[in-house]
Amino acid sequence: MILSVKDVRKSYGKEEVLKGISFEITEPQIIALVGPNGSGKTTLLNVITNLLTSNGGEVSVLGKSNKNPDIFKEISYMQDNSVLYDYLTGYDHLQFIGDIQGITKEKILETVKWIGIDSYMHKKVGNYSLGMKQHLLLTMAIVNKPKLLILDEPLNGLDPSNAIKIRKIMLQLYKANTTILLSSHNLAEIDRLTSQIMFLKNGNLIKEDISVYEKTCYDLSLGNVDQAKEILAKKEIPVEIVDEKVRVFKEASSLYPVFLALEENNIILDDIQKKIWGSEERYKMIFGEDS
Ligand SMILES: Nc1ncnc2c1ncn2[C@@H]1O[C@H](COP(=O)(O)OP(=O)(O)OP(=O)(O)O)[C@@H](O)[C@H]1O
Repeated sequence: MILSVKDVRKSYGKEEVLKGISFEITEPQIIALVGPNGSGKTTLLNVITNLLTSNGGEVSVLGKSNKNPDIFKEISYMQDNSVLYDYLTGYDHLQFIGDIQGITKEKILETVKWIGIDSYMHKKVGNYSLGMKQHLLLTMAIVNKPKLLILDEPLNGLDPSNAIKIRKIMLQLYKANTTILLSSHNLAEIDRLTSQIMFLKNGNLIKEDISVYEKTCYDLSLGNVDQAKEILAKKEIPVEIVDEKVRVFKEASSLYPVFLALEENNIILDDIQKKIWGSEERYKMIFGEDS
């Protein structure tokens, strides 16, 4: 077991932000935590890493309680850049982690080179751009070669080329068996990283492998969407109603049974639109267009 979260609850005063969150990660994977601003993503990550005390529930990481400080030898948490000190250099930050965790200078420099922060690691962090800070934070998080890497908004403020670079690093870490749990608003980037998504809505978790919806779907415009949905359900063709259209999750080659079922019931198809499907579509269905 890499991570086990059982019935975690957290309130701030009367505001119940996490209402009994449970999930497990049993094998190395990249998994994204997604939800609107203020939905509780940072709160959940802080509770998992024991930076914040919950109001109930249990978390264990690699078989140990998250209350055991030893877990930080094997996991890392990349928070936002408020944890950096402006008057220290990037290398000072890394050396501090190295001293606590017994990581040699050679190992630190190896990671520095891999992430590509060598040219500015001896400059003071106060002079870093947002992208440089994100790279330093990532270097700090992976210098101990963690088995579980937790990243809060790692792509925040990155330009496309830096986002691509960080994505490649995450994929390389995953290939080397690191499990990555990341929160992000960048749904296009998430689609390139993983299909495993946990949506946080109203304090509850909706955990999905969005690849089951396939990457392509078709929106059918027709007269009676409810009747069409019923007819297709009887034929075991799963559909959803979106924007008063019938959405079919199928490849074009297997749409024939759909057309046949509609024709048998004299339902006239007015229009058909192909859509490329991803986490953004699923997000809109869960949280609504305006969230
Ligand atoms: N220390 C705190 N005291 C009181 N309320 C808090 C505190 N921290 C967070 N909250 C509230 O808890 C809710 C969840 O906040 P949180 O930062 O976990 O959400 P988030 O999903 O990470 O948001 P964002 O996407 O904007 O970073 C918000 O309503 C926020 O106002």
